[in-house]
Amino acid sequence: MVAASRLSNPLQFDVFNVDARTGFMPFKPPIGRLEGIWETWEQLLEDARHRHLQPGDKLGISPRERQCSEEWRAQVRQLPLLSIDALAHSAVLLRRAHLVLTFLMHFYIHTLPPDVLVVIPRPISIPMLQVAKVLDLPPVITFSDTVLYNWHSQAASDTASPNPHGLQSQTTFTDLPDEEAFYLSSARIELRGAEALRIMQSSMEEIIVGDEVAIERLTSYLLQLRVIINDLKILLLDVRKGCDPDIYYNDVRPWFRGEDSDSYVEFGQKRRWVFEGAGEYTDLNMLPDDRELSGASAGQSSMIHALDVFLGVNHEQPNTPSFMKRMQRYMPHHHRCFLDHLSKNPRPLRDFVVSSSSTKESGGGERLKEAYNQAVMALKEFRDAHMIIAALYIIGPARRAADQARSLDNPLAEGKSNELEHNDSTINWTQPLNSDDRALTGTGGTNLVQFLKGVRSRTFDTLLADEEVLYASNTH
Ligand code: HEM
Repeated sequence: MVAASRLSNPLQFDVFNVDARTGFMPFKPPIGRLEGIWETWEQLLEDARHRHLQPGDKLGISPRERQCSEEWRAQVRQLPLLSIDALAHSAVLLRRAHLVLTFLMHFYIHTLPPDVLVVIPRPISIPMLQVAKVLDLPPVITFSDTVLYNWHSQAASDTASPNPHGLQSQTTFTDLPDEEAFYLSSARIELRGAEALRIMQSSMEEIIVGDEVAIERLTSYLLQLRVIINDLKILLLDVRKGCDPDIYYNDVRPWFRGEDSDSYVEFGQKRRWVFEGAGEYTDLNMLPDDRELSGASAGQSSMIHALDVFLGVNHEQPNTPSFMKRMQRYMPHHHRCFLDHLSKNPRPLRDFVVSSSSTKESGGGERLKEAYNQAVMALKEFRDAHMIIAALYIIGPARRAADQARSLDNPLAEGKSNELEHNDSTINWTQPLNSDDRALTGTGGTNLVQFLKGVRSRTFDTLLADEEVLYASNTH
C-alpha cells in the first residue's frame, strides 16, 4: 500500500476524471440506455444486434443477409433528426450517446457492400458530429466506447469497487461471448492498473522531496509497480481464455475498422466516409481534409500510455506525430490532459533516477536504479506478450482467411493476401518477417509488425545502463 502523502498532491485525480479505485474507468457503472426521444437510437441498435447483421465484405455473405442489412439501414435513413441539446449538460449521457451513435454508424458503414460509397445518413451523422464535438472526441468508435464506458457489474454495494471478474459488457456488435471477453480483458487491465496510477501519484511526491528517505520509498514503489505491470501482462494473456482468435479476427474485428483501414481500395485510395449534411452546419467543421479516423484500438488505453510517460519511454519522432501521440486524440478529453500533465512533470522519474544513482553514496541510488530497470523490464515483457497476442489474433487468422479466400476464388482474396505476406501465429518476432513491405495493418491503421517491434525496442532502450549513470556523474 502506498504511504500517505507528505506533500500537497502534484497529480490530482479528480481534476482529470481519474478515480483512485478504478483508474480511467468510472467508479460507478456507466448508464446502459438513453431514455426519452433517444430511445429510438437504442431500439435500432438492439434491432441490429437481434438481426445478427454481417459485414458487407464477409466472404460468402448470402443474398438474404445482404437484404436483412439493407432493411435495417433503410430504418436508419428514416429516423428523425434528433436534437442533442438536452443531453449536452451531462457527461454520462453524452458518453452513452457517443457509444450508441458510433455503434449505429459502424453497423451502417460496415454492412454496406464493399464497393459502394459510404454516406452516413443525416439522422446519425449530425448528432454524431455534435456529440463528438462536445466531448472533444473524433466521430468514430473508440476504446472508451467499447471498454471504459461499456460495462456493468454486480457490486456488493454502492461504495464497493466493481469486481473485475463480475463484469459484463453492455453493448456488443455480435452478441458473441468472444467479443465480450475481448473488451473485458482490457477492462480488467484498466482496473488493475488503478494501483499503478496511485503509485505514480505517490512517487511524484517523493521525487519532489528527493532525500534519502524519499529514495527508499520510491524504490519500493517501483518494485510494486513491477508486480502490477506483470499482473497486466497475465491479464492480457488471459484474453485467450474467452476469445477465440479466428472468431475475433473474422467476426468481431471487422466492425471496429475506421476509415483508414477500410478493406475497399479504388484508384489507390480507401473509401472516404461522407457525413451527410455536415457542410450545412458551420459549427461542425471538425473534419479537415487531413482528418484521420482510425478504428478502436487498445492502443488508446490511457493506462499503457501513462506507464510509458511515467517511466520515460519516449515514442516521439521528429516531424510526424507518433502513433502513440495520434491515439491520444481518441482518448476522453480529461484523460488526454492527465497524460499531458504527467509528461510535463518538472522532475521526471528517469532523470531523477539517473541523478540519484550517480550522486548518492549510500547505495540507495543504486537500488533505486535497479528497481527502475525492473519496472521498465516488466513493461518490455508486457509488450513481448502483446506481440504474441497480436500474432495469435491477427497474423495467424489473417493467413487462414487469405487461404480460404483464395480457395473460394473470391475477388477479395487479393486484398486479404495483401494483408498477410507473413508467417503463422507461432511467428518468431526476432526474424524479419518478409521483405515485402505490404504489411498487415492494425485497427489503428499501423504497419503492425514493424510498429509493434519498434514500440518494444523503445521500451527496452529506456533501461538505464551503467554507462549512462556514469556519464551523468561525470557531467555533474
Ligand atoms: C486480442 C487482444 C489484442 C490484440 C489482437 C491487439 C492488437 C494490437 C494491434 C494490432 C496494435 C497495433 C496498433 C493498431 O493499429 O491498433 C496494438 C497496439 C497496442 N495495443 Fe493491443 N491488442 C490486444 C490487446 C491489447 C490490450 C488488452 C491492451 C492493453 C489494455 C493493448 C494495448 C495496446 C497498446 C498500448 C498498443 C500501442 C502499442 C504499444 O504500446 O505496444 N492491446 N494492439
